[in-house]
Amino acid sequence: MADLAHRYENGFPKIGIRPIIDRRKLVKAATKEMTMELAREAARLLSETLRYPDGSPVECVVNDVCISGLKEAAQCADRFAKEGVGVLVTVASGWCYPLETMETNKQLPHAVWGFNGTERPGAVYMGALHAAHNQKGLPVFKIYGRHVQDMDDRTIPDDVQAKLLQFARAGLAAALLRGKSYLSIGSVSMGIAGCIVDDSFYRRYLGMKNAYVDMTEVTRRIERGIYDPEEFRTALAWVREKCRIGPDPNPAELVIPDERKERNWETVVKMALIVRDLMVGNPKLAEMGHEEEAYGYNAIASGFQGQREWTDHFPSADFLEAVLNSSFDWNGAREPYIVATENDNLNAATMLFQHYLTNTAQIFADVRAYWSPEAVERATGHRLEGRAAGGVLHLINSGPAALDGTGEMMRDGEPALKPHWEIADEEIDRCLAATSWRPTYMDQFAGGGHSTDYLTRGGMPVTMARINLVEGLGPVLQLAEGHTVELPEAVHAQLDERTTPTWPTTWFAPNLVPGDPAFDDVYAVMENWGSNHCVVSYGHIGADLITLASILRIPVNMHNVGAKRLFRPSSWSAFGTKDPEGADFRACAAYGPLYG
Ligand SMILES: C[C@H](O)[C@@H](O)[C@@H](O)C(=O)CO
Ligand SMILES: [Mn+2]
Repeated sequence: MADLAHRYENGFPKIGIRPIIDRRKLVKAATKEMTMELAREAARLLSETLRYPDGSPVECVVNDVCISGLKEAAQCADRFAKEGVGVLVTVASGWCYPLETMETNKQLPHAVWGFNGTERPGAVYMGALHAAHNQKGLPVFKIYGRHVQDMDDRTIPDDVQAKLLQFARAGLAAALLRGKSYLSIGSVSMGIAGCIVDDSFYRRYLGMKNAYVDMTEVTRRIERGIYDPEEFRTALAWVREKCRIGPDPNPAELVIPDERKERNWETVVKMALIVRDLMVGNPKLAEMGHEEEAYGYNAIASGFQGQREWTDHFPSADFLEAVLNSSFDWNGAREPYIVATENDNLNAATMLFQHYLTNTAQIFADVRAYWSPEAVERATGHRLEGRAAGGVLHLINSGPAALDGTGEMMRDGEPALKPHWEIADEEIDRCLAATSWRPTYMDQFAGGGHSTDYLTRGGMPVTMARINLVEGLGPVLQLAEGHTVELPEAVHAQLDERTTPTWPTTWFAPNLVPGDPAFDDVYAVMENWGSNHCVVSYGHIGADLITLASILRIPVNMHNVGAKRLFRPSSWSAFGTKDPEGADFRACAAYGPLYG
């Protein structure tokens, strides 16, 4: 059976490091070694700290010579293109010639670190360089250490490290999107506008392509056996051993016979194999004589319409969405496959942003309800307290969610969602044990299937986000950092019972910002949320999301990230320093989408 973890045949985008130098003979002789050493230190920091989605260390390419003019700059650009460089970091310790040494490829995220050592005018060069970039409409991230360093100091100060890493995480996320596909399986689900694939958004803002397959392709492959039979047997055995079946919520007259449920399990396991194969291909299919189906659609994300045409007749996609979005399956721990419920591709794009920034699984959710403390007390007699004291948002997807979302994995003794290479087998088992697979509500999902009933553990720092498309404005990103919270068991049960209790629940308390119209209270977050869906990622990653959005020229219309954590291209301050949010909108409008 082929190892079907994601394959990145073309490798990952590398980070190109551009050491810059003054070509005057004596100056060059005095600074060449130092500049190369700083460049190598930056490369070491990035490679030792950052990981690709498969867990391998991020690769950096340091240009073999210091760039002192047009010819070396061009040679470096050619070399980096051959090496698959997708992100740039320029390092300078002294003065150089900006118009001759600058890189003008606007599609490569680019940061400039000007060494703060006043024996040489490194900061002056950085000032002149970023001025040149701004005059030419080529925004760059400017990195300049807060404290002067001695010229023989090769260390990278903490503040410079933090900015290099924040830029590189976001730059790599942007580069990982480029050239890949979103695969839409089916069409619009339940009249949800987020399911409309706006090709222009994908092409112009993300550099991605769109592929479209009808859901009948899944039926065809099921009926013709176009999936790996050996893997099917392994997966079904895993399901029987690991997937705990919970009570059927249907009234007796709607309960379907066990043998039909059993057949449904076989169908949904095949659906999971087939959707994954549609996304990334499967060499095993070629061995079986299905060369074309072995190919896949080069998709880093997909969406499955499901409702209604499929779910009224066939078992729901809850299993495929839950398992593919998890960091594990019957093959063990592996990178999640991003699959959007209801084919909501704007939520899929949000999942991609957060997945590539963290390498973790993402929780897809409906934003179901805002519960005020008063309403909870009226309904249950309990007064919310602690982080929930201001009220909570009930996040609950309509059937599935990544099983990582149970919060049963641990880091330093606390619940967490982790990159797959950090996940132990017993954590996988804990996530499965915390999940009850509940027969679907037959009044809504007449084809049957099983949803994932679980409750996310409280106490996790998380970020809730969503990309929205607004006519006349374009894409905008909104986000809220906060925490998952645990309600007393009886209180959760009472509130959950009012909803669709066989679905996965995450209680979320956003961090509030007094006086901020969107974060003054929990209700304001709900009031300003732009869609029925959101994506929850582990960690307070709002600052990284904002950096990524600026690289892609997507304005951020709502966030609760402190001003000191914001890191955008230096030219954003030219659009106004007293109003960072307005400057963001003005800059994104001025530059337009990264890919034109
Ligand atoms: C079950 C409903 O039909 C679902 O479509 C609804 O709960 C949604 O998820 C809408 O986003
Ligand atoms: Mn939904």
